Amino acid sequence: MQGFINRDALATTISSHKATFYSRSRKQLWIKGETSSNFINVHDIFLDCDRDSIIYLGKPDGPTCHTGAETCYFSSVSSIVENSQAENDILAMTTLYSLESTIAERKAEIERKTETKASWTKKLLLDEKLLCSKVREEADELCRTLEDNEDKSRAASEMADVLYHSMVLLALKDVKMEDVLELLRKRFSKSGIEEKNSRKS
Ligand SMILES: N=c1c2ncn([C@@H]3O[C@H](COP(=O)(O)OP(=O)(O)OP(=O)(O)O)[C@@H](O)[C@H]3O)c2ncn1[C@@H]1O[C@H](COP(=O)(O)O)[C@@H](O)[C@H]1O
Repeated sequence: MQGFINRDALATTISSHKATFYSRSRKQLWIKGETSSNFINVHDIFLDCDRDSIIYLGKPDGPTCHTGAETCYFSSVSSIVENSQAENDILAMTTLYSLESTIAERKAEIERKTETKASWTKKLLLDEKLLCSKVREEADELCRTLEDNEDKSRAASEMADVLYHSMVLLALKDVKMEDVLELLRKRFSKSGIEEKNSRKS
């Protein structure tokens, strides 16, 4: 990520070891992670040759970009120009990670016991029975789009509901989306039939 700093932001970073920036629009310091809990723990700071640019070298607690992506620099110009499919793939991943990050934020708010506005995610996180009934209900609604020959947009909408509610369940189980995606990638080279036949009975 990239941000503006002033002397105070730099001094705060040096003393707190949390990457701190200066918002020119809000005219105030801001600590990366103060709302998302995705702080950047700064180990070293480098000045460039003419001292008008600074690098904070640090270990992030979570995704650095506000979209939930690991880095803000996830859009390769060549892939945009040459391959809009690659760009769509990145967008899909970014959407999932961003949603995962929002759900994690809601979970952290519950743990911090902070008073915040009403949230469906928090309601689900606090009520296992409701959450499981929603996951089952949304999966059933998705099936019905096929059985009842509903249109494509309805199927997409039901799948969005399945994904969101399932991701809330994963957050409660402390399972990262990346763990799920890694499992899917490992299955790329094997047919489901082969995999089932290879299971020990
Ligand atoms: N993606 C979702 C999302 N998808 C569905 N829902 C909510 O899930 C609830 C149940 O959805 P349903 O469609 O099943 O509602 P229903 O009343 O059963 O209606 P039908 O199924 O009968 O049509 C509704 O309140 C929806 O608004 C969601 N709520 C939140 N999110 C994401 O989570 C973020 C945080 O939300 P809050 O935790 O509420 O702040 C949001 O910004 C979104 O990014």
